[in-house]
Amino acid sequence: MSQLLCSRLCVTACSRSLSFSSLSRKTGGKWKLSRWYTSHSQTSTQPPGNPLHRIWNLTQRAIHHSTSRTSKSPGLKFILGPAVLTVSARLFCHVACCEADVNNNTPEEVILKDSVPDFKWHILWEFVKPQLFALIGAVVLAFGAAILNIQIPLMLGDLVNVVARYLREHSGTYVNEIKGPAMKLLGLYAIQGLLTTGYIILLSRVGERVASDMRKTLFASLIRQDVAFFDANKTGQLVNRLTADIQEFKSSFKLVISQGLRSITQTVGCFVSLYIISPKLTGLTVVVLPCLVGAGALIGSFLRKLSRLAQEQVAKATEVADEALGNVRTVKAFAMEERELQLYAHEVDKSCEMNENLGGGIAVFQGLSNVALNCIVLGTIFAGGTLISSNEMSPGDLMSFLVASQTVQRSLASISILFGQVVRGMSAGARIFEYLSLKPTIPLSGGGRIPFHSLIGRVDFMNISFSYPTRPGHEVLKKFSLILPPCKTVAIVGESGGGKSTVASLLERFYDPTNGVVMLDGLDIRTLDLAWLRGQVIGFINQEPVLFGSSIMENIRFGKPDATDAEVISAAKQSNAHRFIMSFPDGYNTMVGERGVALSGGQKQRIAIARALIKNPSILVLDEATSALDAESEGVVQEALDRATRGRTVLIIAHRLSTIQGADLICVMSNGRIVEAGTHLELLSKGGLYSDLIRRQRAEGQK
Ligand SMILES: Nc1ncnc2c1ncn2[C@@H]1O[C@H](COP(=O)(O)OP(=O)(O)OP(=O)(O)O)[C@@H](O)[C@H]1O
Repeated sequence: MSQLLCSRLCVTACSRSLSFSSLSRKTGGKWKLSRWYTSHSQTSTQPPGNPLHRIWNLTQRAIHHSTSRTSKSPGLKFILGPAVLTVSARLFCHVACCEADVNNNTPEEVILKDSVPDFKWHILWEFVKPQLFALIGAVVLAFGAAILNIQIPLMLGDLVNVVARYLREHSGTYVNEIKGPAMKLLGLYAIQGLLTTGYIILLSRVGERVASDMRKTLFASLIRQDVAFFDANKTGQLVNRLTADIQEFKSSFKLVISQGLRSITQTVGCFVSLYIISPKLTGLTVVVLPCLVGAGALIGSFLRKLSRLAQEQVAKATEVADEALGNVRTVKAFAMEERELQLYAHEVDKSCEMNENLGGGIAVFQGLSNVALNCIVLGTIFAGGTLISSNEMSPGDLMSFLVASQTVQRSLASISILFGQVVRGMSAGARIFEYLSLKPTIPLSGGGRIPFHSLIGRVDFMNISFSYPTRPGHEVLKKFSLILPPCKTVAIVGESGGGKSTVASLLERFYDPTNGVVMLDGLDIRTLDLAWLRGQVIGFINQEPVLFGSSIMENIRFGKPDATDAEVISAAKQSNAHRFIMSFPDGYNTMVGERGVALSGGQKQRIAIARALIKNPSILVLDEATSALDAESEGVVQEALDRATRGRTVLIIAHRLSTIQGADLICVMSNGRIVEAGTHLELLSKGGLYSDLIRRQRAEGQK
C-alpha cells in the first residue's frame, strides 16, 4: 500500500515534470506555464494559495530573469538544500516504503523463520542452460532499454532548452524549432517500447520453462524418495516446495534479470548524468543520502514489527477457528459452541486492534511521504530556478536533473525492493535445491537384479532387528525370524504396536532392517530390482485402501499400467467387484472421487484387491484388509480374498482372529518378537497368548 502510494506520487511528480515541458511547448509562454503548474498543484494535492504557490512564482521569476538576462540570483547556499532533497528524500520515502513492506516477509524475517540451506548455483545452472540463448537475448534487450532510459532525461532537457531559446529569441516558427528534438525523443520512446516488449516476452518464456523444469524434476525427486523420507517430512511442506517456493523463485528470477539489471544500469547511468548536469547538487545528494536511508530504515523496521505482530495475531485467530471447525463434532457433543465463539471473538478483537495500530502507523508514514515528496519537487524547482538565474544551469538542465533524479529514485527504490525479493527467492531456491540433490537410501532403480528362474515364493526373515529412522532409539523388531513357505498362508497376530505391520513394510522394502536379512527364494531382497519386486512380485492390500481421483478402470489399472480392459474386468470379477461396478451408470468409467470418497469401504477394498490381483503377484500381503469393514462387507471381501490367496504365498496381518483360523501358520507377536507359533488348533491347545486373545475377542463380540 505504502509502496503503491509512493509510486503514485513518484509518477505524479514525474508526470508533472514531463507535462511541464510539454505544456511549455504547447502554449509557448512562460506565464501560461506557471498558471498551468500552479493550477495542477492546487487541484491535485495542494490547497490554494499555499507557500508552494509562492515558491513557484519566485522560481518562475528567476527563470524569467534568466531568460531576459536582467537580474542576478540569490545566493546559491539558500537553494542547494531543497534541490538535494529531490533525490534523497524521495529515496528516503522509497526506502521506508520498502522497509514497511507490510504484506511480505522482509529478508530478515525470512532468514529468521527458516534455517535456509545453501543456494547451489550449479543446480540453477542446470536449469538455466537449456534457456541460455533466450536468457542472453532478454539480458541484452533489458540492458538496451535501460541505456535508453538514461538518454531520455538528457533529451528532455534538450527539448526544454529549445523551448527556452525560442522564448528568448523568437526566431523561426515554434513547430520547426521543436520538431527535430521531439521526433528524436519519440523515436527513442518507440525503440524503448520495442526493447521492453522483447525482453519481457523472452524473460517470461525463460522463467516459465525454468519453473516447469524445476517442478517436474522436484516432483520426480520427491516421488522417488523412500518411505522414511515421508515419515520425516510433512506432505504439506513438500507440496509447498512444488507450488509456493517455485513460484517465489520464478518471480525473483525474472525480477532480478528485468528490474535488477535495469535499475542498476539506470542508477549508475543517471548518476553520471546528474553529475554532468550539476556536480554540486549531485555531490550534496551523496552526502545526505545515508542519513535519509537510516531514517527510512528506522521507520520501516518499526512498521514491520507492528505488521509482524498483527499477522501473528491473525494466525492465532485462524488457528482457533480451524480447530473448532475441524473438530466440530466434539465441540457440539460437549455443547461448547459459545465458548469457542468467545475464544474466537477475543482473538479477532485483538487482531483488529493491532491492525488498526498498524494502519495508523502506515497512515502517518504516508502522510509524511506525501509532504516530503511535494516539498522535494518544489525544492528542486526552487533551487534549479535560482541556479538558472545565476546562469549556472539552463532550464533544460533543470528538466534533465528533475527527470534523471526521478529515474535514480525509482531505480534505487526498485533495488531495495529487489533485495528483499532476491533473499526470498534464494531461500526458496535453496529449499527446492535441497530436495533436488537428495538421494533415496533405497533407490527404486539402480542395478538390482531380476532372477531368471520363475519365482517359488519363499520368504525368510532372518534375525531381523529394526528401528524406524525417525525413532532410532526405539527397537521395533528384535532378532525377529520367520519363514513364509511357498504358496502357504502365514498370519501374524498380537498386541497393538507389537510390530506386525513393520514386518510387512520390511518385505515391501519400504525400509531396510538395521540388522539381519529378508530373503526371497534364497536371495537377499536388497540385491533385487526394487521396481520389479514391488511392481510384479508383491501385492499389497491394507486396511484403508487409498484410491486415486480417477475412474474405477484407471484405479485398477494402477496395478499394471499396460493391462487391457479385459484384464481389468477379469481382476474385478476375481475380487467380487464386477457386479457393483456394473450397477453404476458409468460402469468402469465411474469416477471414484478424491481418495475414493464416492465409494463405500467394502467397495474400495474390492477395487484395491482387484488392483493388487491384476499384476498376478507371487506374494500377497494383507495388512488388516477386512478389519475396517462391517460384517456384510467383510463377507464379500473375505470371499474375494480367499479366491485371491489361492496358489500364492500370503502374509496376513490380522486383528480379527476369525478371519485367519484357516491359515497354515499363525504367529503371535509381542514386543517385536514371535512368542507363539502354530496352527489355530495347536495354539488353542497350548492355552497361551493366542487363546487369551481369542477369549478376549469372543467376550468383546458378545457384549
Ligand atoms: N513410520 C513410523 N515411524 C516411527 N515409528 C513407527 C512408525 N510406524 C510404526 N511405528 C512404531 O513401531 C511400533 C510397531 O508399529 P506397527 O505398526 O508395526 O505395530 P502393529 O503391531 O502393526 O500395531 P497395530 O496392530 O496397532 O496396527 C509402534 O510402537 C509404532 O509406534
